[in-house]
Amino acid sequence: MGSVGVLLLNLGGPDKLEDVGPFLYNLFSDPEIIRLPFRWMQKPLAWLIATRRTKTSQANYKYIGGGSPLRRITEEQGEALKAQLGNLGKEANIYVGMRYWHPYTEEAIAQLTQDNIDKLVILPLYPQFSISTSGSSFRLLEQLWQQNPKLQRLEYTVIPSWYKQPGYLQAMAELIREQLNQFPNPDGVHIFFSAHGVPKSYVEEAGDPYQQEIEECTQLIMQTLNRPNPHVLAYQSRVGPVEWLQPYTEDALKELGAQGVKDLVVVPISFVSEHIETLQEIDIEYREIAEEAGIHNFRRAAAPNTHPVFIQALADLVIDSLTKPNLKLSQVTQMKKKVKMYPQERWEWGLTTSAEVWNGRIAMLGFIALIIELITGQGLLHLIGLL
Ligand SMILES: C=CC1=C(C)c2cc3[nH]c(cc4nc(cc5[nH]c(cc1n2)c(C)c5CCC(=O)O)C(CCC(=O)O)=C4C)c(C)c3C=C
Ligand SMILES: [Fe+2]
Ligand SMILES: [Fe+2]
Repeated sequence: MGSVGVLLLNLGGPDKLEDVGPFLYNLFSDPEIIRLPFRWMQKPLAWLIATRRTKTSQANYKYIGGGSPLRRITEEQGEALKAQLGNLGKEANIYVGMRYWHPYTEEAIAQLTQDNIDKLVILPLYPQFSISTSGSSFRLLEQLWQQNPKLQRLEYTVIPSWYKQPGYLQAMAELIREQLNQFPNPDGVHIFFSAHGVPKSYVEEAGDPYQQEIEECTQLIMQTLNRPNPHVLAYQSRVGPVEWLQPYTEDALKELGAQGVKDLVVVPISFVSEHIETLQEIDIEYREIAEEAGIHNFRRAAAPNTHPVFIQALADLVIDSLTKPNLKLSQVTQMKKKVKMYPQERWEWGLTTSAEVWNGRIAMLGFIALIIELITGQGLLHLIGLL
């Protein structure tokens, strides 16, 4: 085989405070993040929500030095992966493609089509699959593929999720062990897995495998760790009015505090780099909640970042994928639909009769409510802090 390319997919984050508004606008413009009945509503609503959220979000980014470290860490992971693949005798070009900020996925694709690589491995830096993360990047790539005949001639394979990869589990176990060993009685410490949340409807109506993959991943990390500690799993970072996966991290912390738990190690599990939700949300907000609840010894496991065991795991993933049959984007963007409610109420991708009925009703009500809210400055979106 000739030259190999590895495309690392990630979410992206604002590099500086001025980037926060446009970054949020890009994020809320994505129908995989906010699903609206009509496409034309997406951009105006994204602009409104982003504009109103910018100040709060900027204040959070200020706490972590005025910008996200995501680009720097992802690029460092790319360099370390390149070096490790080289050590294993596999030369590869690494490309970083972010979904909502620089370097955008489109920029990575433009570069890799110039480099004339022979085979591309598409590796999302999310261990577990969600419609809102890897799924969104895969859909974008599918569109780019449709528009570009050069890409259509390129041999590629996708790694949809990789939370079972033994090296990844080893790296997570090692990072947890490091924190447990700081306590006088390591075996008595509670391990608190905090996963990024998603709206409950993603799982129950759209068939997002995210919750199941998170739960299985938690079990596998505990098995790999092989320690007797009690553990819990909760979901953080809820945004907007709808119900998200439960229990919420803040509630679970309060409950553990009420049970008399004093020693805790929090483990972020949906993401492999430090970012605002580890450095600000866990380290500052959740630490404060835990402290108030009486959990006085609060530590957090570091994200894998460029931990050598983790980088080795990424290299193994790439090498394994080159020996397996190729997986196409069209194979990983098909959702398994689970039907929970009446047929006319179920989540539908695309234009169907039942979707149209609900689209019409919701769009009319939503649009009227939005206009009233914009004129009066009062309403649901203000109430929940989105406007
Ligand atoms: C696996 C990880 C993530 C999932 C799942 C996810 C879903 C999701 N996120 C939002 C809304 C926001 N996310 C924001 C930033 C952000 N989110 C993730 C990861 C996941 N998101 C990352 C890595 C980042 C970037 C962090 C950085 O360091 O810059 C933000 C902006 C920050 C803020 O204002 O809080 C929002 C908003 C939704 C709605 C969602 C699922 C539908
Ligand atoms: Fe958040
Ligand atoms: Fe997010």
